[in-house]
Amino acid sequence: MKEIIAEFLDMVKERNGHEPEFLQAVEEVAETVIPYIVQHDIYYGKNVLLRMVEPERLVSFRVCWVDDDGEIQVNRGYRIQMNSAIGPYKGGLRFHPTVNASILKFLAFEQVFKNSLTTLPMGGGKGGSDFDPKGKSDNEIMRFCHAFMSELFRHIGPNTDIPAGDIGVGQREIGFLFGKYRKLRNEFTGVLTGKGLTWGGSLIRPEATGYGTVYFAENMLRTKNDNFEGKTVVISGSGNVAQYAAEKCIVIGAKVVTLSDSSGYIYDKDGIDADKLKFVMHLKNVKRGRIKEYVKEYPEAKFVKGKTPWSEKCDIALPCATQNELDIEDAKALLANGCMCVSEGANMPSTNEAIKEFHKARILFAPGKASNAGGVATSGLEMTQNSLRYKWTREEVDKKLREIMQDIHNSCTEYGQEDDGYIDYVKGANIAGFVKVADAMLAQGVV
Ligand SMILES: NC(=O)C1=CN([C@@H]2O[C@H](COP(=O)(O)OP(=O)(O)OC[C@H]3O[C@@H](n4cnc5c(N)ncnc54)[C@H](OP(=O)(O)O)[C@@H]3O)[C@@H](O)[C@H]2O)C=CC1
Ligand SMILES: O=C(O)CCC(=O)C(=O)O
Repeated sequence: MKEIIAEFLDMVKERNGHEPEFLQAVEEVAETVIPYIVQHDIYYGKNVLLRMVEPERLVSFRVCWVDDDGEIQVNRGYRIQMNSAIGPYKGGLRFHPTVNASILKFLAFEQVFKNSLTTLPMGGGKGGSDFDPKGKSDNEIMRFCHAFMSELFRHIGPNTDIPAGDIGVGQREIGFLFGKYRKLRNEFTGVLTGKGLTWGGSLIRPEATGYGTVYFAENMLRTKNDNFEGKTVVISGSGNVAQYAAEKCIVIGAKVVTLSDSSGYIYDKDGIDADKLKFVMHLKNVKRGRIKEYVKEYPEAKFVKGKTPWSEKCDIALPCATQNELDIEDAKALLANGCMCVSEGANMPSTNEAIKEFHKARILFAPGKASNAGGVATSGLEMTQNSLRYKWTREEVDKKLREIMQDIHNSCTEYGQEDDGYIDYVKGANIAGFVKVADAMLAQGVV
């Protein structure tokens, strides 16, 4: 089996050798899905996985815009349309200086499996730009978003490809993108999700990824007759996902002790309570400030510059910032400190070596494609409401989100439970995600 996997990965490497993040994501999937393919005649010999690692379409384009000093700026925009076998392409847009084809391809590849797991009819895609929103004025953000959409609009549509937010793209950016699309197409459709509540957005979408990550962890803990009550939780990031993961943890009785950004992390031994979190939300979403400002407001907390929070003692870890933010040494530190559950809010935050360490220790570990799927699932619910020209209540959407996270947990258990009862959620998520897409691809023939 090792040789078959190595041969497949060599083929992928030959075509994508310069894309380390994409290769990492493919390797993690191949290690669990190829043994399943080999055991199942309907998939074997059909090159289904080989087809899945090749994007159906990869669009790259120039984005020119004028900054507040009147200087012309040039950025690069992308949309990766990875797989549409089970529905229109769906996935976020990332605006961050590190964005390149490798990062977006890994995200689009993960999205295919994630969207399949949600039980909703959505294919996978991802896009973005190397544009850095940090330090830009609202007017600069608007001009960039309008310039970006002036090309992207050709490639998307409510039945073709429905982008949403990701790092650096929140409701402000979705507003500017939506406004330009509406103007160019002269139509009001659900072409983007994460919209404002008065113009087609869904209740709970802002909260959904963070809440969903916690709901998934609750499902995992339930298998051990355990829950969040009284647990110490370490969270990385302080953006959309981290904020709402923290909010849900606090509500269900856990103590959140850290948040972070790319400058470092804050540790609050007394716990970040609802009022302190309100301060963080204002700091990050309105003032667009840095997390270290937390310690000015709450001097009993400490700021640790340039470090991730994984060396702090906790029961549960929720990595909610970015890819590869938790490596093997971090995994060892978490385990040594007694961490028993890791639920990924970010996409691929743990390296493959760190995941192996968690598995070796037999702790509860959920990969992002399962545990952070609540965001895109609620985007799917936003699309449904847009199609129905209807609006569900907060309670209705939250109930559906909880059910979806439970369904994803059940799928992971179905495909990932081992003989001794241990649930390998990586294996479960990869195979369950694969089966649905592969079946659709086989039914539709070679296209
Ligand atoms: N938004 C959503 O619905 C979904 C998001 N995700 C994933 O969740 C993660 C976070 O996204 P989201 O909260 O939306 O994004 P935001 O832009 O709202 O927040 C991102 C956070 O991560 C930090 N961060 C970004 N890059 C780095 C880095 N290189 N090192 C350390 N910290 C970093 C940011 O700090 P700083 O401000 O300093 O850059 C910020 O605190 C991403 O992996 C995203 O793909 C997954 C599913 C859905
Ligand atoms: O809501 C969406 O469509 C996108 C969410 C996303 O980008 C993700 O799940 O990583």
